[in-house]
Amino acid sequence: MTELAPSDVADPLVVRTVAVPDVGPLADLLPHDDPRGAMSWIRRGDGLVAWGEAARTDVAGPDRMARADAWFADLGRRAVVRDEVGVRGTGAVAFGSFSFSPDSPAGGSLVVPRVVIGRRDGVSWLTTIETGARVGPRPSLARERSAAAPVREPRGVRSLAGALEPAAWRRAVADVVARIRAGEAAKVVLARDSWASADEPVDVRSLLRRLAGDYDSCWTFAVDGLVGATPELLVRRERGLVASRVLAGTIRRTGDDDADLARAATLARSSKDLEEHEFAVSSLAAALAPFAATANVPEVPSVLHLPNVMHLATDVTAVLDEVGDEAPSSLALAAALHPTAAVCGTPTDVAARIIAEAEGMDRGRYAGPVGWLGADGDGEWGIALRCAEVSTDDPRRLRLFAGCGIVAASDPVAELAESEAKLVPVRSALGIG
Ligand SMILES: C=C(O[C@H]1C=CC=C(C(=O)O)[C@@H]1O)C(=O)O
Repeated sequence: MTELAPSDVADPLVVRTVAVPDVGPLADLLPHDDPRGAMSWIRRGDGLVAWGEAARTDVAGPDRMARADAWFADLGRRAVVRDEVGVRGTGAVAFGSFSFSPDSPAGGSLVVPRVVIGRRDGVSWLTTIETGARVGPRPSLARERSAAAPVREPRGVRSLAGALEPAAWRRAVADVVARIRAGEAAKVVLARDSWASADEPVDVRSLLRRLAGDYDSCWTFAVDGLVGATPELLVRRERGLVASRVLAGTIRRTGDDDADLARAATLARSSKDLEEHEFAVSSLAAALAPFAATANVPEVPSVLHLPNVMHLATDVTAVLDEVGDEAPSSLALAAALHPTAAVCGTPTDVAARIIAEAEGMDRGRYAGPVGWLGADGDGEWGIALRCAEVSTDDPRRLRLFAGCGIVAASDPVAELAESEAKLVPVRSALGIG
């Protein structure tokens, strides 16, 4: 059993969910420009936004997700809940994000917000979460948003170099290709960072608006200053059903629809990309197997079209073997599935070591699980891609990330161009794309 540190044990949560009239675009509802206070999980207009902190736990180390999961399970069991809506995402929820590496000082956290607004299939709701057994007045959207500050667009944004200059990163890719060709690993996902600096603190609400609008089919997330729109779903648990969207294998878009259709066909036939993709699907399927005796894994990937790139995509579904309290929560599943070969490589341990040696940086929470968890264990966890982290030291600065799967047939110049394409969503949202 995971022990809870005394500081992690909070008063019982008092949770109330009420239906509200349609709330409009979710990203417009966040009232404050505090970069670390905004929480978001939006896709195709549905999802959750949240703010405030009823409770939080900060964790680090190899069992960081297990500790956070146990902490929230305990809070959920003791919570006093009045839920008048009763759909996925109502009642007590927590948002979280966790470091890619178990050794990273970034660790991770789960935050139980004070206010959550959600929408799903035309139903909108408001949840308030209090501590200290106070039963406040009936939740009211107008009251919660009464002090809303106007959204500020980013101004004076400049791009700055990351840990490795582009040419140095290209050389790092070439070295990794050589190591793969020498038989050290089969696939390694190599990432790079870059910085952006603005004239004033960045209002993450403007980024969320742009990302949720431009990348509608992605999951637009914000947790503790990590903001992005990921196309990759690590795991969703909804009752006994599990779903995952595995992506690996990429081609850039040209902006010309006919040319892009031809490029999609090229991607679907590219042996280099199909190999890269297969490693990612196999790693996910192998990690899922202990929890679901049978999984539906399509044999051939489809092509996912995003505004900046196209990816090979496989949607995996499965039914959990265990039900009820015995079933692993969505966060426990995320912990078991992370890191897939979409962000690490094959074999996992060798790839992780090569990443630590070759990237010249700590990934922080980039490429780690990000998402939300309900008190019943259901929830959704994406892989934190196409994202930026607001600096804790200076809210005018953001660190952007992009990575590429490297296999024996990879070309360093093409991989650098691919990483640039993957930086486009956040750069455009900042006005520098
Ligand atoms: C590691 C990233 O993308 C992954 C997801 C989709 C396609 C990928 C690729 O083709 O390399 C990567 O595996 C990233 O966006 O930083």
